[in-house]
Amino acid sequence: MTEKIQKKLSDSKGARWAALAVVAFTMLCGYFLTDVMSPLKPMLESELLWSSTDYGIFTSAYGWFNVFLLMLIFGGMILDKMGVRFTGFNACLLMLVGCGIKYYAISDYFAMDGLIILGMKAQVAIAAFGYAIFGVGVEIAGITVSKIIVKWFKGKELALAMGLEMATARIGTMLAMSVSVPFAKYFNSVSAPILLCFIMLCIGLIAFIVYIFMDRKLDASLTDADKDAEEPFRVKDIFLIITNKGFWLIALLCVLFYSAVFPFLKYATDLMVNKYAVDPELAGIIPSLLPLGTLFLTPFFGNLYDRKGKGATIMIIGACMLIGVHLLFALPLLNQWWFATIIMIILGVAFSLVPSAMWPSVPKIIPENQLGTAYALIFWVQNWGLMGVPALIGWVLDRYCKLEGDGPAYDYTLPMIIFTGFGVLALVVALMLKAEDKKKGYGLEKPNIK
Ligand SMILES: C[C@H](NC(=O)[C@@H](N)CCCCN)C(=O)O
Repeated sequence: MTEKIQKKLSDSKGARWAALAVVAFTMLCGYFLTDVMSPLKPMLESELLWSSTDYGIFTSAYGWFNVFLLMLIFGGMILDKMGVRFTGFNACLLMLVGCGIKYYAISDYFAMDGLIILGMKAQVAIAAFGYAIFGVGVEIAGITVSKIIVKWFKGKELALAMGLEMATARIGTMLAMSVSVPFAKYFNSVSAPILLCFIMLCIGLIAFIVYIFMDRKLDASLTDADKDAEEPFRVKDIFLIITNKGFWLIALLCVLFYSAVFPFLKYATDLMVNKYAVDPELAGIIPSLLPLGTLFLTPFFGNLYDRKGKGATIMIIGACMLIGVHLLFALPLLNQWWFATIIMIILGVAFSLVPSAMWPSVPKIIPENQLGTAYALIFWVQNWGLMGVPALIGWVLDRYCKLEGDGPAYDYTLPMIIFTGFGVLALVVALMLKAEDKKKGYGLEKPNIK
């Protein structure tokens, strides 16, 4: 009699890559809205009379609820308790609600001109409120998708899969950077790109519903032994996570590195206009090259990590490149568009190296049943930077960098020195992480494929 060996659905290559494609698409839609306003900064200033500080406040709202209301941490606990289907679906709904509120605030329907809410212009406050709700949704969707990828790819092409997910999501950033201004100009409305995002988010929600069916099938294919191996999450596990030094080094590296990239992207278009004298209508194209480069390189470096290891070293190289690039943006040399383009591409390489090694390293430090909470805690620490740094840069620009006359509106030297500082600190933490790996034997320098 032949005994049938039960295979998990994730053992099928086709099934696991299909699951990845579906959830990665949902993230693409989320990243589109995250960055859609960045190239619109000059239009917000000229048409809606926002200042750099208004823009900085609005941008920092992304992290308000995640950081102060601990929404990300609750989201991680809900994820580990209730599972990926429930959490992911509700995260998509939050993204839609947040986007809807933000659209209302920026659109012509908005009718509270002249009003002040908590010291902010009503329009800025309501757009920020919507963005804050969206921020909760997209961040919880992000940790859910990380956990989904571990569920399907652990012991297989984990870093490649995470790299491909990030690459797909960055298509959303790239679209935001390159199409927002032409789209807004075509429809003669700053809010038109946000409406487009709303439609995309509806499609992203449908994609996640498709994933829910795939996840049900995966669970049905698990044997009793697989299910027994899954230890339930207990609240006291949080203590185990936060007393782990490796966890804190990853979280610190994450906040420092990402503080020098995502908030930089929010101002990159404005930097191109002010420092490199690029036409505002085309200025978003140069920053859009950053995510473009990561499309190919994040999966490439992820694959390298899967097969050859060297995760900690990859993070160190990425941090060094980040410092070099921001320093070149800060220095008063070669204020030409082609030079900005070259260094933006190099930043894209750095932005592929660190994430491709950092996120797949977390499951080497933290057990799978605590992963949702661990990713949530890392994102929570990161959100302090995503929230604080854009507000800081907006304030610094208004206070110290304003220029008089008909030329550029701002001198970007000081903001770029601040970004360089984050790079230096990220490098120090990456070196400490490599030393800790040597001491504790996490296996960060070892390949992921067993
Ligand atoms: C995977 C990682 N995601 C994040 O860092 C999110 N917390 C922030 C998403 C912000 C989107 N512009 C990444 O994208 O590298």
